Amino acid sequence: MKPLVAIVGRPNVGKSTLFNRLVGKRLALVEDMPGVTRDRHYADAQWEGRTFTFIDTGGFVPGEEDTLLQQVREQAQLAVEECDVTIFVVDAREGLTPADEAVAKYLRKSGKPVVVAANKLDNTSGTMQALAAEFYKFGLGEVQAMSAEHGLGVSGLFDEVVAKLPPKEEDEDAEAPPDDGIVRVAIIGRPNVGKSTLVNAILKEKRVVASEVPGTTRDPVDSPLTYKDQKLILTDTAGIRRKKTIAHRVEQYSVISALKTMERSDVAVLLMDATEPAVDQDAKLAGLAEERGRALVIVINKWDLIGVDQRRQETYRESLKYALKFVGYAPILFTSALTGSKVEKVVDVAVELAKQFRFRAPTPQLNRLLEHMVDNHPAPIVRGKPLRLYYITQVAAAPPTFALTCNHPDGVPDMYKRYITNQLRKTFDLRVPIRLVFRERPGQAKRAARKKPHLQGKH
Ligand SMILES: Nc1nc2c(ncn2[C@@H]2O[C@H](COP(=O)(O)OP(=O)(O)OP(=O)(O)O)[C@@H](O)[C@H]2O)c(=O)[nH]1
Ligand SMILES: Nc1nc2c(ncn2[C@@H]2O[C@H](COP(=O)(O)OP(=O)(O)OP(=O)(O)O)[C@@H](O)[C@H]2O)c(=O)[nH]1
Repeated sequence: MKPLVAIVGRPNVGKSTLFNRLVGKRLALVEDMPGVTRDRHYADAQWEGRTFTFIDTGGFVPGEEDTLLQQVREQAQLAVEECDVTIFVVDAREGLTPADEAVAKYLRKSGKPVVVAANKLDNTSGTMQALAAEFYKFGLGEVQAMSAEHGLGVSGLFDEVVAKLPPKEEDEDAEAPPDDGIVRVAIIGRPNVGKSTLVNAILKEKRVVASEVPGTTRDPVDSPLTYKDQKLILTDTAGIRRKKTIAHRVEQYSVISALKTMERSDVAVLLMDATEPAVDQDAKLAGLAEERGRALVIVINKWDLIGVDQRRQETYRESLKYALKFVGYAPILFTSALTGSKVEKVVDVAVELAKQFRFRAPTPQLNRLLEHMVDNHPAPIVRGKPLRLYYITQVAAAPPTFALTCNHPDGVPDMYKRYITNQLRKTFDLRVPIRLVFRERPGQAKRAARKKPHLQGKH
């Protein structure tokens, strides 16, 4: 999987500005996912042949100086535990503060790779550079003078980060886990929703210890099993102590561990607690699955506490579908991990979704569908000309990715994209993320270039 790079630092030093700068316009490309895009804190970047994921470990809850120090320290701890390289941002105009010292001390002790970013040096003259020198005192190695706001020193920072990444793994750039016949399932969800109890119920043996104490600290657990002749690996994401004071940090933590587990999986099982309303964090995790192109099953657990009323399930389903519109294709199941009710269904659905995730459609059938789609729902006018869709092929699986050749690849309206996606879903019964790519016909750019002088001549 891709290495993770965390951005830490006390409030107001420019972490978010740097994050946005580092991930550039990629952020703006994210589809309409209400509630998810707004506060996105991670994104992929590429540099010198390496791909990695940046994580902005989040803001701080305002409070007293000592709680601030504690929060800053916890943020550093999270970065060091979960990420490969940490970018430690300081405000070089303001100079070194006690909060900076606290982070530096922690990072130094951890011995993990760190790059110090001396930010807000908007003026590249010698005196400004000299301000950065102060931070060598940290004893954390190289200090990169930069201005996140003005984009100065950013490539230098990228170079430093890449130099400190762990050696490239063979499967680092792979978008999906290996296609080796094993179905990999990530069990994700907020603390205490019943993740380990579900894994236990599936394994029907107490291999994983489910705790009565919310958020027992442990590492992700891989459980291999064979179910109806299908080999599976269930990965239970780490829970962590739910202390009130670090509630916001726990959220970041579970997003990062979900991200890591999901990268290694075909299917994400998002567990929710039937007795608690769906919150932002659930939407975030669902959004993560969509964004990373993983199949998703939504499981409403602890249904035994609600009762068997069928109508309540339908009401719940409807409101959830509305709250998580952007993953409307994901099946929703109701379980009780405690009594074992419907837990086998979770596995059945996960196995089925894994198949759909690896699905490949025959090209002739795709093109018959394309013809049918255009006949039933004529393509819109784009820049004064009808959009022409010439042909369609599937260019990748895991998740299914279709390339459509057309005359205006950049001008296809979202509504038409949704129509095509829905038709593909219906035709091939795909309840997993689908990707569409629009391309020009080979040689189209050349033809347009040849045409241009002629057009200009007319005007
Ligand atoms: N002059 C200057 N200002 C900067 C630079 N980078 C960030 N800022 C400003 O510093 C302020 C804080 O920036 P943010 O990116 O929100 O800082 P943050 O570290 O994410 O802050 P928290 O969310 O509170 O942790 C904003 O007003 C930015 O415009 C820079 O390179 N130069
Ligand atoms: N009533 C009821 N309780 C459940 C169910 N599933 C889990 N629980 C209880 O919920 C609590 C938390 O379950 P865990 O399996 O430890 O939850 P988890 O999601 O792994 O928790 P973390 O380790 O915090 O991430 C335990 O007390 C379980 O017995 C269920 O279906 N019904």
